[in-house]
Amino acid sequence: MKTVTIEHIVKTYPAEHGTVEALKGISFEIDQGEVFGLIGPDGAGKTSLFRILTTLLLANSGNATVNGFDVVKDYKSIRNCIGYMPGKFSLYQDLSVQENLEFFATIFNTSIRQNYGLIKEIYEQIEPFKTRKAGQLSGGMKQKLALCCALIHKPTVLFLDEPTTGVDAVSRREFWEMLHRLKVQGITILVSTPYMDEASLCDRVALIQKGGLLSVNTPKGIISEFKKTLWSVSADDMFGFMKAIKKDPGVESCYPFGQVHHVVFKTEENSEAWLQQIAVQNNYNKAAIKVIEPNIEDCFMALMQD
Ligand SMILES: Nc1ncnc2c1ncn2[C@@H]1O[C@H](COP(=O)(O)OP(=O)(O)OP(=O)(O)O)[C@@H](O)[C@H]1O
Repeated sequence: MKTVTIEHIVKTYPAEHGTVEALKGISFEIDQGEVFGLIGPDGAGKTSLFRILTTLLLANSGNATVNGFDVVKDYKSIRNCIGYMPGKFSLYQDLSVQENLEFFATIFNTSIRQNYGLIKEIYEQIEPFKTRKAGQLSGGMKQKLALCCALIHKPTVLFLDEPTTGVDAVSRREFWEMLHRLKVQGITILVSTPYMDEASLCDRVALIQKGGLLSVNTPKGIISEFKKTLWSVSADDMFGFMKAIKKDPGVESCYPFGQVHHVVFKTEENSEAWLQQIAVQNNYNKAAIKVIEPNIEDCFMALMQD
């Protein structure tokens, strides 16, 4: 049995001029124990899908199940077996760390003591601040507390909506390490993120844009779908170089990536000679042009371009 099934889910919202199609009939499945990433830019439809799966929002059409339970008919059973960490903070800002945790334990009819084992490792990191109000915690600490609150009733499936948005790089890394330790305990995790680099930390990912699925695959599988040659270019005038490259109708995409630009051509003929020519014509110094292997972010850029 699949832990999560999503079949042709459509969600629209009324808008000023007609309707917004937030989800355009998407389908995919998640296996037990997977860390599954839902990757997409703002407005892609991630939160709408999370709210449908956590039984807080009704789809216009389509079916979805969690642990074999239907999201409409069996919503009560689903609420008991899932943990949900919404993107906008779910914590009570005026309650202390400990009070927040006690509150979430109480509404699920359990106690911190009963399920402490599951959260121990995460809670120990915020315990020194247990009397501090949640509103006065740093972003990283709020995120750890929100995760403890989502776990306190021992869910078997965790839904984490953009848990690392606005969190510093070190806390982001620590958070992913925590997720992998939860996976080892058999918890299935659906996590959304706008950060494409986090895709490689998932077992499988779905790339979503404007309510449609672009690809569902393992990170390696997504990279193997990239069939074109990828060029890395740099010169002293990076901005001018990009502008000149983008002028050519034969260029499919050119985008900044760290210290270099990544370039893909529509057809591959003479692409290197052409890049060299631009550098020479514009008198760029220290021009460096080479073929590189794509990473997952390049694959997403290509899919989104299509
Ligand atoms: N209650 C609503 N009423 C009208 N439109 C909405 C509503 N909720 C979401 N939308 C629209 O639906 C689309 C998908 O939004 P959703 O919040 O699901 O995406 P998202 O990927 O989670 O992005 P974000 O991170 O910005 O929330 C967007 O165009 C958004 O403006």
